[in-house]
Amino acid sequence: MGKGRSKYKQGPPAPLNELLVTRKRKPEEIPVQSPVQSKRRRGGAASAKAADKKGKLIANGKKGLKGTKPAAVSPLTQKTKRELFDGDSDDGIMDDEFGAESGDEEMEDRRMSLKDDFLAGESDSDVYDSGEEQAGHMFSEDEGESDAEEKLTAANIEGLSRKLDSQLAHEAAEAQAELEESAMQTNIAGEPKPHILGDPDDEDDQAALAAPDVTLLRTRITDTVRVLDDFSNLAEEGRSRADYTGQILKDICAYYGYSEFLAEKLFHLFSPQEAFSFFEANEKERPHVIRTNTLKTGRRELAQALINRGVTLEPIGKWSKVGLQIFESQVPLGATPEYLAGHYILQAASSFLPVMALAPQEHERILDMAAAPGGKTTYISALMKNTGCVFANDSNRARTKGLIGNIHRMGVKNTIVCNYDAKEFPKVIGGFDRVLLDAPCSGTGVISKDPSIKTNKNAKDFMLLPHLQKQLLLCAIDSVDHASSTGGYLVYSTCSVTVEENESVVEYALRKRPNVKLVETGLTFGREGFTSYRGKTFSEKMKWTRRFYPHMYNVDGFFVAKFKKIGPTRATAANGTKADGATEDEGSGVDNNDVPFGGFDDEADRELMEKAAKKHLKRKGLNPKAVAYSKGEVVTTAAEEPKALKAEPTMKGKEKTLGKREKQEERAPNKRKEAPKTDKNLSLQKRQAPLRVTQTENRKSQPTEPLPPPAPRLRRKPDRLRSLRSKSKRNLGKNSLVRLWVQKSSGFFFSSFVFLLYGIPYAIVCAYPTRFLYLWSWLSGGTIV
Ligand SMILES: C[S@@+](CC[C@H](N)C(=O)[O-])C[C@H]1O[C@@H](n2cnc3c(N)ncnc32)[C@H](O)[C@@H]1O
Repeated sequence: MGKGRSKYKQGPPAPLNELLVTRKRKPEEIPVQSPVQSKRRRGGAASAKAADKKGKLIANGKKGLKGTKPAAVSPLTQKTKRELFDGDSDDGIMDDEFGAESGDEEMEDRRMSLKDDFLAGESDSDVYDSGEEQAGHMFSEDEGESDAEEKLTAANIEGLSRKLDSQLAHEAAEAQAELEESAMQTNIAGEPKPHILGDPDDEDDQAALAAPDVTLLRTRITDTVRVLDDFSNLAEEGRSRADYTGQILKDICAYYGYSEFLAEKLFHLFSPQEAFSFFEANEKERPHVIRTNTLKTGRRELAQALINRGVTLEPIGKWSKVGLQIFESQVPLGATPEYLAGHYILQAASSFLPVMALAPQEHERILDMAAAPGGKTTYISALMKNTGCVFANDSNRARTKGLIGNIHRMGVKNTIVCNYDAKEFPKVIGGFDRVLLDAPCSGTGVISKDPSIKTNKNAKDFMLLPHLQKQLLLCAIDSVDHASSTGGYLVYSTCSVTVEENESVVEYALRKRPNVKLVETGLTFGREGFTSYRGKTFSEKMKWTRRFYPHMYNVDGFFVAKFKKIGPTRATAANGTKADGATEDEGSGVDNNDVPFGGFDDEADRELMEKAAKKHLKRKGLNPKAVAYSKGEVVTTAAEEPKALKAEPTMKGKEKTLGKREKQEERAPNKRKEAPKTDKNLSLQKRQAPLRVTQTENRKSQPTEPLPPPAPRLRRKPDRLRSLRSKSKRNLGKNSLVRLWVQKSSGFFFSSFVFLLYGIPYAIVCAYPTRFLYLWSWLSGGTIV
C-alpha cells in the first residue's frame, strides 16, 4: 500500500477545523505577527500550538542552541507515536489510548505533534518558531545585521548600505505578498469589495469569468464564498445572491469537475463556506481503515502483528474498539497472512456506523437485506459472537461470491447467504429481530473513492434510486418482528448525502408505515438529519437520524436512521404478506383505502411505474400502445410491483405470451392455488423455499404467512414438454390419448392430402408428357398434329 504519513488522520471525531481545511481565517483568528512570522506559521493555529509546545521542550533541553535541526525533535515525536501501542502495555488494553485518561485534547496534541513531524521535514523553522526565549536567535536576518555591523568600514559602507536596501525591499515585497494572500482569505474590515462578477458589458471581465485558469478559479471561489457569507457588506451593487451562487456553481464545476446538476445538489446541502470545505474534502483520499475480526483475534494482537510487518497504524478513535487506521505499510494489506487468516477486513470507518446503530444481540435472528460484499454482515456476526442467525441477502449473484468469500475467510458460521431481490424478501421469510438495509445509492458520500460519481449521476438517477430505496425500506420494515423480545429494530443507511435518498425516504416510510417510529441511533457523533430542507418539512424526529460528512469527520459521507417497529404490518400492506403474525382478521375487512399506508399509489411513483411497464413491454417486443392496461391496475403492492408492471395484455398479446401450460391453467383458474395442502404440496413448497429448512435452533419467531405457491415458470419449454408427456402417460384416458394422437398427427395427414391432390397429377404429367398433350388437345377440341 505504501501510504505516506502525510495522509491526514481519522482520529476521534472533532468539529471541523476550518483553519486546516479551508485556510480561511476570521479576522480575530489572524495572529498579530510580522509577515515573515506568519509565513512560518502557515500550518495554522493548531500547528503553531504544537510547535509552541515543542519549542518549549527543546528550549528546556537545548536552550539557546542556534541552528538546531529538526532531527532534535524527532525522538520526541517518535516516542509519542510509540506510546500509542507500546506505552499502554501495562494497562493491557488498547482502549487506554483513547480512554478516560487520554481525552480528545491529548489526542489532538498527539496528532499535531505527528503532523509537525511531517512538516519538520519541509521547514526547519517550524520547529523553533515559538519559544519567546529563543526569539532572538531564530531569524537569519538578525545574524546578517550583526555581521554587517561588525564589518562596517568606510570602504564598504556604500556596498553594505545597498545590500541592506535590497534586503529591506525584498522583505517589503514579501510582506506585501503575504498581506495580499491573507486578504484573499479573510474578511478584513475596510478591505475593498472583491470584484468577482465584473461589468456585464466589459468583454475582458466576461472573458475572465469564463476563463478556466485554475488559480484564478480557486481565488474566485474563495472570494465568492466570502461574499455569500457576508452578502450585505461585500456584494457588488446591483448583484443578487443568485448571481454569485450561479457563478460559484460554474466555478466549482470547472475547478473540481462536477456536473452542474450534482454540484448544485451538493452545494445547497451546506452553507457556502461548508460546501467549499465539502468539495475540498472530496478531493482528499480518506484514511485506510481495517476492522479487527473479533471472532479470531483482538485489536491489540492484530496491531502488534501488523507493526511487526512494518505497518504504521493506530486505533481509529475511541468510538470504535475494533478499527485501526493505517498510515503506511510495507506490505499489501489485502495479502498479509493475518488478512488471509481472516483477522481483519478492509472497511471504511463510516461503514462501521450502521452496524453499531443496529446493535445486534447474541442469539438474535437478523437480516442484512443488501449485504454484498459483507463488510457489515461479518461485523454483525462478530458482535453476535457467531450465535443466532444472520440472513445475508444480495440481489447481485456475482457479488454474493465475494460475500461468501468474506464469510468463510472471517470464520463466520451463523450466516445464510441468499440471492433474492430484497423486494421479494418479505414473501420468502420474515419475523426478524433486527434488519439492516444498507441500501444501494448514488454514492455521493464516497466521491473521493470514485470521482466518476461527479459526472455520471443525473436527474433520472435521483428519481429511480429513491424509488427503489423506498420500496426496499417498506419491505425491510415488513420483515421485522415487532414483537421481538430483544429487538424489533431496523437500520436504514446509505453512503450518500443527498436528501432525496435519505430524509425523504425515511419520511416516506414513516408515512406509509405508521407501525414504525424513529429512534436515536446511539451513535456518539454525526450531524442531525434535516427536519426541513428547501421548503420541505420532515418529521421532528428526523433530528435523530445521523449525517456524516468527509469534511467534518474525515470519513466517507454516510446517513444512518434507526426505526423501532411498534405494531404488526397490516395484511394488506405493500408486500402483500401478513408479517408479524397478523391474523386474517387484522388484515381482512379493512378497506385498503382507509389504511393510511401500504401500496405505492403516489402520483410520482405511478408515472415511473408506467414508464417502467412500457419499457418492459418494449423489451419483450410488444407495442406498449397496443397493450391495454389501466392506470389503476398497474401497481398495487411494493413486492409484487415487478410482476404488476408486466401489465395486463390484450387477449391477443396474452395468447402470444402465454405458453400451453399457462393456457391450461387459465382454462382451469385457481386450480393450483386452491389445491388442498397435501403432503405432496407441502414438500413442493419446501423445495421451493429451502430457507425454511435451514433455520437454526436460535430462531425465535416464525412468520405466520404460509409460503406463496410457486410462481408459474414462463418460457421454459423443456419443462412444459416434460410435463405434457408425463401428463399424457399418467393422467390421460384412452379417448384423450386418441385425441392427443390425432392432434399430434394432424400435420402429417394434412401434408399427405395435399400431396395426393397435386403431387400425383403432377408426377403423371412429368412422366408421360406426350400422352398428356394428346389428352389435352383432345379435351379442348383441337387437332392432333
Ligand atoms: C451499498 S451496497 C451494500 C454493501 C454491504 N452492506 C457491505 O457493507 O458490504 C448495496 C448492495 O445492494 C445490492 N442491491 C441492489 N439492489 C438490490 C435489491 N433490489 N435487492 C437486494 N440487494 C440489492 C447491490 O448488489 C449491492 O451489493
